[in-house]
Amino acid sequence: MEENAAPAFTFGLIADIQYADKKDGSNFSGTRKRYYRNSLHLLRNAIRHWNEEEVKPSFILQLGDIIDGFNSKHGASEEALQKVMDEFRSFPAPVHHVWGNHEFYNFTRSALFSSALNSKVREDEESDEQIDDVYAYHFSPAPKFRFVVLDAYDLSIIGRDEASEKYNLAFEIIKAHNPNEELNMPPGRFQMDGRFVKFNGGFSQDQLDWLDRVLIRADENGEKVTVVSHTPVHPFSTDSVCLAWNFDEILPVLRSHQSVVCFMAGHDHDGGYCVDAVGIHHLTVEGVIETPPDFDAFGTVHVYEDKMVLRGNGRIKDRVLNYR
Ligand SMILES: Nc1ccn([C@@H]2O[C@H](COP(=O)(O)OP(=O)(O)OC[C@H](O)CO)[C@@H](O)[C@H]2O)c(=O)n1
Repeated sequence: MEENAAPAFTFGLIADIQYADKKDGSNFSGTRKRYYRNSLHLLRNAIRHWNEEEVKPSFILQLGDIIDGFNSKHGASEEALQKVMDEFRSFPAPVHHVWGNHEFYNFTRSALFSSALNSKVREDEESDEQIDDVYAYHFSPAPKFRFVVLDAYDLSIIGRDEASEKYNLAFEIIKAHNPNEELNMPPGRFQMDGRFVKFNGGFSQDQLDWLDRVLIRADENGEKVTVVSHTPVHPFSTDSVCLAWNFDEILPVLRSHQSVVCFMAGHDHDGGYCVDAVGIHHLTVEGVIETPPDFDAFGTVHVYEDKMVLRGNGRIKDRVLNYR
């Protein structure tokens, strides 16, 4: 996979660090080990690697769940976030933070907006309406390339005020599909319904309309767009229990814009990948938290005019993502 030409730029990828100063544990079903303390060491490995690159990445995409919800139970959220952010600060380029379910276990939505995890940049402010209380933005790291960060917990029963319209709508949606008293327990009847759990969420119509407008401009400008969110949106790129609730509403939006070349997510710690019917790549990045201490889980993406080349480390595979 050697490339002769220099890439337009490169960027780092890392997902589900879920740091907590806590001994190793497991996921809820006990099928996967979680290495809470060691996740900080794996982040350090990734930053060291990016710092040693001859041409350093232009930015890092942190795909959400930066610290684990356990911190909240022990009043350790601020301290844990500080430790993780200290690691990121040893890298000289911007970090774009995506918000996942564990962000909302640790902090309120308004606290997140005022925190170091708000990496929202406002480009093209005049023509780009902002959506109230939604963490969605876009940026262009180089001419003809754009990244769109989405809020996968916009419609959710975590991180939304119980009196809000969005909470009530989210509650109706989850109750219509999940009969369990414990709403983190996936409904069992149809596999695809497994996504209707409390630790997932969806995109409001406002956010989908905003995305559509951003992508119309990207199409007009002949840009290549990578869209990112914490939850994956293609059923072949993840276990269905980690899919966005309304993946079936966002997929047609992505497919209707020639500019979209890739969708990147975290959340499913086993990772996943597929190319959809129109040639959009769906990459779910393996989670640091379930990566054994002697392994790694980060990648560097080399962006070219006609493709992106992912160079994976540890359990992340190398891939060539040709544009459609
Ligand atoms: N059946 C379940 C599953 C989970 N919970 C509780 O829900 C919260 C979130 O679960 P957690 O596994 O920590 O979420 P992650 O985002 O780390 O992982 C998502 C996928 O599993 C990764 O593949 C937590 O409080 C669990 O205790 C539950 O009650 N019942």
